[in-house]
Amino acid sequence: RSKSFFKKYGIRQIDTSAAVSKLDIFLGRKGLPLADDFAYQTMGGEKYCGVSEMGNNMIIIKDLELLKKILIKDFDHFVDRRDFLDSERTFKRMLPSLKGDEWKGVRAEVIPIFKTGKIRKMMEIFNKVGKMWVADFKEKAASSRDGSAIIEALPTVNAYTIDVIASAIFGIQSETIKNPNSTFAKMATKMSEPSKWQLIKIVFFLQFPKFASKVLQMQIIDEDVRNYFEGILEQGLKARMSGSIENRNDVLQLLVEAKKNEIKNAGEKKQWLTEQVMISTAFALFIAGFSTTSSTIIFAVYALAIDQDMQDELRNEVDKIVRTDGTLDYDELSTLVYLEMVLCEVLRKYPPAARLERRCVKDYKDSESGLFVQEGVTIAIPMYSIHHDPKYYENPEKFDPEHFNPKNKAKRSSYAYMPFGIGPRNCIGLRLGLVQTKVAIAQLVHFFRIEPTKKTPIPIEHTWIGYGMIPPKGLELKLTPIKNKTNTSF
Ligand code: HEM
Repeated sequence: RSKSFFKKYGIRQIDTSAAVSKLDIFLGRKGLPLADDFAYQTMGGEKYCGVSEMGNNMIIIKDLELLKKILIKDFDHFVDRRDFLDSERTFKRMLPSLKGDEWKGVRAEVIPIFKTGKIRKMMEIFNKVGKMWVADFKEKAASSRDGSAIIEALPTVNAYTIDVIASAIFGIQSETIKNPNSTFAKMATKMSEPSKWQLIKIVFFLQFPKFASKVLQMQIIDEDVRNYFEGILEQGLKARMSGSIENRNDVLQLLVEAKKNEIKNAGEKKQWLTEQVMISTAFALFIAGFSTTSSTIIFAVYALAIDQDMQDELRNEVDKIVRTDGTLDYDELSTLVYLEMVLCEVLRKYPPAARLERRCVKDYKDSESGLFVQEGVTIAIPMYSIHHDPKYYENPEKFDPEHFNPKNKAKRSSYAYMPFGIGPRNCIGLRLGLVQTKVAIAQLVHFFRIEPTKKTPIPIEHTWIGYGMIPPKGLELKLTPIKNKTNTSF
């Protein structure tokens, strides 16, 4: 079926099943970006090719100019993503899965929440949580025999991210760092670590989307987790709508303000923010921002542990701006050039969401490349392969922040780097994710020397879930407080 489909449109088809089998995906042994990579390498100098992924005909784009047209210039042909996870009551109304005009309307309402001024105000939250985090490590180090804290990266970083998000989005103090067994922490962790059964369900969705969603009414997120978070969000929204909670600086408050504006301007334009859309949007921000940010922080800390020279260079830079109470200023943080380079390199080499997707919503013809895309076909942008292509990055397998020095940046197209996506449908939480990550890393390197333990896998390892690149489980690191900074009071 796919052979005749691609032949009809003159598109070369590449079979990726030898490189990545369905079983590999089912068992989480390999991710979809590795199948993209096989096609990317096999394509040679061609600009695009067709693949059949779990029975779906998809087009993979290699050429950066064509990619730019799809993601920006001719975006009106490629507004949507594929509709998998269709049966989810919550998912269906979430920003990442909304379609066409509804997506445009909701995105326009939500985008002001992530403007620089609002993120600057959230700095108070990042600083507060960061301080608790550092204090916890210091306590652990002080009570150990050799004065160092041994941490398991995933739960430790998740605790920080959960506390930040709980406060920044839900407006609640989850205190996961202090109490990792709280209900909020347990539910968030359950959501972020898909079980084998959930992985199987995701692959089943990919293979038979209509049957899974319409006939079986399959759900990915467990009912108890969804009910728990929806309950908190519903209560939080009601309290802010009625004015019983005021003057908060969290996403729920900002959503309520957007809703009140909509009501004020009713009659002039359509109202997109229904109660369900607001709950789903806030939940989507939590889901989309949680594992991505955690993975970025973990990969960064892991890379720093392995390269002590890089860590020293970063510490020298960071030490200049960390205040004696351990807090950081938003504007000063933005001036740290080396921190930015390290983070860019983390997101190049280990992009947490390693493939972009768009669904063609009206037939598309690009006369320059000869590409024809029929309505309904999914386009995949192989971010992982582009980020690892020696054409754009010299020695791409080497972790080297110098890939992002001004000279090297000027040598390549800016479209060869896309960890947050590109164009009108890129990541809405880009600034929030970056600042949150920067604060965590700056505070850690300021107060601690980060080292691998005997159990830390070297070179750096990673695993895959679907498109997601994630750090290995059970990753152990050693944090030793830096002497002259240990007396800082918290
Ligand atoms: C380092 C952290 C993060 C990374 C690497 C990341 C990456 C991405 C990527 C690759 C996309 C798809 C973009 C595209 O298709 O062009 C995306 C979309 C999205 N991200 Fe992020 N993200 C991060 C943090 C966050 C945070 C903190 C939030 C919110 C609090 C967030 C909310 C979203 C949403 C809502 C979308 C869908 C946007 C839409 O469809 O209009 N992300 N993200």
